Amino acid sequence: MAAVFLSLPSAPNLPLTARVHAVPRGVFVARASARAPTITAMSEATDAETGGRGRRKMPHVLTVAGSDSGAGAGIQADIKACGALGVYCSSVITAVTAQNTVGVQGVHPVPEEFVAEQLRSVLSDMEVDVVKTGMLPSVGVVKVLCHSLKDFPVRALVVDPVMVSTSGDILSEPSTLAGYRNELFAMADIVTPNLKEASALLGGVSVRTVADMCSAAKSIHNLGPRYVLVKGGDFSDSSDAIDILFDGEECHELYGARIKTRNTHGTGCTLASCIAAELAKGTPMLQAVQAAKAFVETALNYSKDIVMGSGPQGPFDHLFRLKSQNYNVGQKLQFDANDLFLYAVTDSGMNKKWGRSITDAVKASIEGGATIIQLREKDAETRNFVEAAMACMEICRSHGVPLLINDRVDVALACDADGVHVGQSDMPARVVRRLLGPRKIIGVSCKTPAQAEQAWIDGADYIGCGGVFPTTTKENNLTVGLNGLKAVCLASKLPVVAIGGIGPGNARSVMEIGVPNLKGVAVVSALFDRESIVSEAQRLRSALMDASSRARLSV
Ligand SMILES: Nc1ncnc2c1ncn2[C@@H]1O[C@H](COP(=O)(O)OP(=O)(O)O)[C@@H](O)[C@H]1O
Ligand SMILES: Cc1ncc(COP(=O)(O)O)c(N)n1
Ligand SMILES: [Mg+2]
Repeated sequence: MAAVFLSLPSAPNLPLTARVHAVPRGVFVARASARAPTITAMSEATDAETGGRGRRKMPHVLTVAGSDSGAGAGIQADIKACGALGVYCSSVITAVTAQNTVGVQGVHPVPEEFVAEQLRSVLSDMEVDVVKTGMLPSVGVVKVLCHSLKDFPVRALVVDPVMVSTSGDILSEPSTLAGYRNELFAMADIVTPNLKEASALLGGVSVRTVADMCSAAKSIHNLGPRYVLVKGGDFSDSSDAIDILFDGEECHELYGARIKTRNTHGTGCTLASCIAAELAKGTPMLQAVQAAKAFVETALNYSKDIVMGSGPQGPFDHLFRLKSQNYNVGQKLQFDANDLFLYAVTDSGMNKKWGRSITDAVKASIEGGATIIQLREKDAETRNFVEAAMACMEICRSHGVPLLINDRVDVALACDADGVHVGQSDMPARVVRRLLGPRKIIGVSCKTPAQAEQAWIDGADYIGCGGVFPTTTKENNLTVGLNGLKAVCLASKLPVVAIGGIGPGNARSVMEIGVPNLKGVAVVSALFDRESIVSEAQRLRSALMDASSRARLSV
């Protein structure tokens, strides 16, 4: 059974001094229920303390790991990764290594009592949300950590069972294996072994194929963690970087592009730190793992040509977002699925028919209550499309409404749109994700549960499912009906927006199919092939509101 770690109200300011055992223990009490990842509210500070701004809690990861003098892996990678994701990272150092791009020249473990002292210093005072572990050099350090976590519970524990560096140097005593298996794993929310570590944890079983990874993940899950991620970075002859996530029920194959570079030192440390950082922000586990994987891939891609050191494995640059506009500094971190409520898809043909500019159509749909806009310009010249998209972006930003571009990733990049919507014959969502980075919204049109599963694997944020009813907007479009819509919703964890022949008259019947991840309807003709976009949007909005209040009443 995985243990429960919840943060509790902060300890009073403790009189910390440099003396041994200066900090009282047991200030926190473990609670044994509800693992809901909500950030504990902090006690309110006075206005005088905050200058009237109110007190702000910063998500906080504590890394318990070894120092890498070359700063590609270990503590240094962890701090950079968390910093890049906007999360505070404190550090308890378990060992100091002399290390560079050639390998590990020396390891100097920190005495166990002093690891315990560092843990007490941070955990007793600094409101840690998530603990992430890396190099734990001895079973003694594992035990010290387990004790500390019992004294000072946190919201989540991410265990990266680092044993051997990629250069082949031993980073933890063989006896540490027993500490992981018998004590630490049972407390962990997720354990992230690479292929060799998965094999070592299971007494040397062979882990060479995706099927092996899945069965290894299941066996490690039996040791107690809630999730197991077996990382496939070492499958170097595959064109994909494949990781397997086992959630206790299903094995999910997570595919990313394999970046051809020597600069992969620290990928494992970075991945686990990014997972921890996302969990600290309140992101659910599956999305946290996907965001972390996307971060590693993007960082490797950005850094693939960096030259540092003469050895076989170089470091990569975690701070790429500070250096390139393309990586969307400050964009919103998480897609809000409620934005799918009234989804307006513009149509160039209809605008032409009614003599409207695309910007007027967008303005009117927002005025009528559209909550997200997609520009679908099938026959516009690229230059005109980019100009129109930039003008629409301004309108949408000023109203806080996300703007997506249909199909054209280049146009989305050019106007810094909030995302892209792709169909089954467009660019695959995972390629779009690679081009747009982790923070943009990606939607995929799906007609079947299998397509929906693939969209999730590819890192999409939502599914557009339809045509629900027959429509004239798309020729030869197979109608899935309400049953097909329901099947796609039930098969997916992603939020779904229904599309195809929907208008004020039938929107309610769509929303009433009674599945929680159906978040709204997308419309084309019902808005844009009408005299007044504003009043049609208002009618549709009230039909949707009506359906959602009925749904609430019937719960
Ligand atoms: N060349 C690469 N291109 C893209 N992703 C990679 C590459 N190498 C490793 N990864 C990813 O980095 C993460 C860490 O995996 P891995 O390198 O196997 O761990 P470790 O560093 O612990 O050995 C995984 O998500 C893996 O898929
Ligand atoms: C201090 C420390 N911690 C972890 C690793 C593993 O990193 P990698 O598997 O990328 O070599 C390392 N080399 N050094
Ligand atoms: Mg690696």
